[in-house]
Amino acid sequence: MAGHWADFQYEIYLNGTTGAVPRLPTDLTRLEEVTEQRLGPGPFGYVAGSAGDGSTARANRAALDRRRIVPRMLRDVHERDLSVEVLGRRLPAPLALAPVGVLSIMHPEAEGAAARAAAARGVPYILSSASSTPMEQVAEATGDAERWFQLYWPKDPEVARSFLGRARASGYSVLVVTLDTPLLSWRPRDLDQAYLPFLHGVGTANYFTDPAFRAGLAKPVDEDPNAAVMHFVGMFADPAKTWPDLAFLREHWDGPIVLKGILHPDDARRAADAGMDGVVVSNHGGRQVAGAIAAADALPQVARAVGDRLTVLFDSGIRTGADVFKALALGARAVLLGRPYAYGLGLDGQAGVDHVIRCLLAEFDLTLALSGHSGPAGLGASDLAEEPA
Ligand SMILES: Cc1cc2nc3c(=O)[nH]c(=O)nc-3n(C[C@H](O)[C@H](O)[C@H](O)COP(=O)(O)O)c2cc1C
Ligand SMILES: O=C(O)C(=O)c1ccccc1
Repeated sequence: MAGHWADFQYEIYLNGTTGAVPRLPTDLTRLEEVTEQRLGPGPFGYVAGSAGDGSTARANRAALDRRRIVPRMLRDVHERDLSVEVLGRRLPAPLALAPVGVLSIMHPEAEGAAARAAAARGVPYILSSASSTPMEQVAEATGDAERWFQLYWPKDPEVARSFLGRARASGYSVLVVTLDTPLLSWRPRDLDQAYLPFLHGVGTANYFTDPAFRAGLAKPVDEDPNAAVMHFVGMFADPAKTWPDLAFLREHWDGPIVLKGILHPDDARRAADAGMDGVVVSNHGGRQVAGAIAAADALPQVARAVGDRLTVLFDSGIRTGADVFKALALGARAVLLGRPYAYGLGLDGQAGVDHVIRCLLAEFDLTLALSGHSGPAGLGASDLAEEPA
């Protein structure tokens, strides 16, 4: 790879010699407050919000903050390579953009702009089933870039089969199956505003363009859009699913399958037993079970249980380069980033997402170097100290 991700640092300072400063904060923890000032309360609340009293979202941050990096000196870090092997592909850095649905509430260019920003940096983009843009259109906008498809496993097996076929045909290589959202959780921030994007028709693009979905409607979508939305609400997830059902996905998807939302080591073992290829240790950014274990506290146990059988990915609470370092040291192969890129999109479209990716990876690169590492390989428990909870 030509140059280091850290070069972004001097690019910013050099631009400063002509008077330019970055359009968005370089401390990504500040994006939320800037977004709150600039976006409407409904969309902002939907993205920033979490389940119940917000305790899981706070716990995610606390569990990362409690771990502290123990830097090592004099280890020749002048050449660095952040690339990692994930599910048989070489990624330029241990990062993918998490599936975030309904992005048109943040920016009119929505998923297309986020996917283009990821593609330009070689970062995999995981398209949500509940995207505001059909999967074929996002594929067209990003050519042969690395694209993964996130499945909300629909009740109707014909719709599920159709989604998998469409995703395959339009070049999505990895299937990410989200298991932690068989129902939408209790979300007071959205409830208090009575705001749910799908009821405004957002996030239904893959469904409304799907022949199997449309076959289940009494009238065409444009003739009775409300009925189509209600059909989507009743169909998009299935709380009756159990572990043996995974055989259906294994049968209809010939690429890697990753289960997203795993927190218990026994569930991770079941994933391996079911022939899955990876897991994402995640509590959905604290948006599903209020009171759930912090994702970073679940990670070491899952990595110990299946690290030699499955690719272990991580999300929920990643905001800084140090957080990426910590997740890798706790056993993740790579991390997914959620809200920060959605804020970047809301604030500055594709350029905002690019800014977020570059800030995160520049800071990660510098954190590695300053802690005595030339790359992600070799990060482990001995690189961290834990403060008492
Ligand atoms: C607005 C929003 C929409 C989301 N939509 C989806 C989705 O469609 N599918 C999914 O698997 N996860 C979804 N997630 C969860 C993310 O993939 C990810 O797990 C979470 O955002 C990670 O936590 P972070 O935001 O703290 O980085 C969504 C998250 C947010 C904030
Ligand atoms: O809001 C979410 O967290 C989420 O996962 C979702 C679920 C359905 C549609 C869009 C997003």
